[in-house]
Amino acid sequence: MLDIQNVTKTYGSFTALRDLSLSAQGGEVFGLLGPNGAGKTTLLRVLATLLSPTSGHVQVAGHDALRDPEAVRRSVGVVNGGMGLPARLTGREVLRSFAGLYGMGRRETEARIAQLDETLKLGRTLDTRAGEYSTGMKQKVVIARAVVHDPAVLILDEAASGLDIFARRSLLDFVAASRAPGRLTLYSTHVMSEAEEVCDRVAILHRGELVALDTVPAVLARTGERNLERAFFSLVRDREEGVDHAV
Ligand SMILES: Nc1ncnc2c1ncn2[C@@H]1O[C@H](COP(=O)(O)OP(=O)(O)OP(=O)(O)O)[C@@H](O)[C@H]1O
Repeated sequence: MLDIQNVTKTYGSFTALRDLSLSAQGGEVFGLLGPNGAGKTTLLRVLATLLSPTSGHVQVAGHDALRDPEAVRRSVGVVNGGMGLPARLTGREVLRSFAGLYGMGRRETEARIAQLDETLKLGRTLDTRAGEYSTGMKQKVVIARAVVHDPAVLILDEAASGLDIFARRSLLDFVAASRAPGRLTLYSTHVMSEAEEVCDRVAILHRGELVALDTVPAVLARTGERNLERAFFSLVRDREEGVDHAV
C-alpha cells in the first residue's frame, strides 16, 4: 500500500529527510512519530505529492508518486491541523463539492454522505453553515471531507492538535475504527501516548532519519522502557552516543 525507498528531501542546504525507506500495508494504522522538526510533515507532503523528493522513490496504493501523481492524489485523503472550511457552506455542500472534485456521481455522493453521517455522527453539521461550527463540528466535517472519496490511504497530520478532550477522543476512536482491509491509515503526531493507543506499528523519526520502525510492544521491549515517550528519549540518546539499534 505504501512503499518508500531511499527518500531524501533537502531544502537548500538543509536535509529534512535522509535516505528514508519504509513500507506499510493495508489494514494497518501506522504511526509517524517524532518531535517538531523531525520531518513528519515533509514526508506526508511527499506522500500526498504536494512535494517532490530530492531523490528516492515513493509508491502509494500501487501508483508511483512522481510518474502518476493524479492517481496518488485520488488514493489519498489528508487531514491536517488546519480546519479551513468555507464559512458560508453547510457540511453537506462541502462534502458535495469535494465529491464533485473526485468525479463522484450524485447518487454515489448522497449514499456516501449518508454513510459518513452514520459513522462520524455528522448530525446537524450537515445542514449548518461552517461559520457557525464549534471546533468539534469542524473536525467532523474536515474528516468527512478527507474520506468522502473512500481513499485507500488516509493521512492524519497532527490532526488532534488544538482539540479538546471530547473531540480528541472521537478522533482517536475514528482512527481505531478506520482500520480496514485494504486501507492504510497514517497517523502523524508528536504525542507519543496517542500513537501508543491507536497504532499497530510506528516509525520514529529524528532529524529526518528513522530511529525505530516496529510495533509499539517491540519498540518498548527493545529499549526496555515502559512507554513510547521514554523509548523515544532512549533511542535518541543512544543514537547521539553512537549505540546502534538496528531498525
Ligand atoms: N519550505 C521549507 N524550507 C526550508 N526548511 C523547511 C521547509 N519546510 C520544512 N523545513 C524544515 O524541515 C524540517 C522538518 O520540518 P517538518 O515540518 O517536516 O517537521 P515535522 O516533523 O512535521 O515537525 P512539526 O511537527 O513542527 O511540523 C524542519 O527543520 C523545518 O524547519
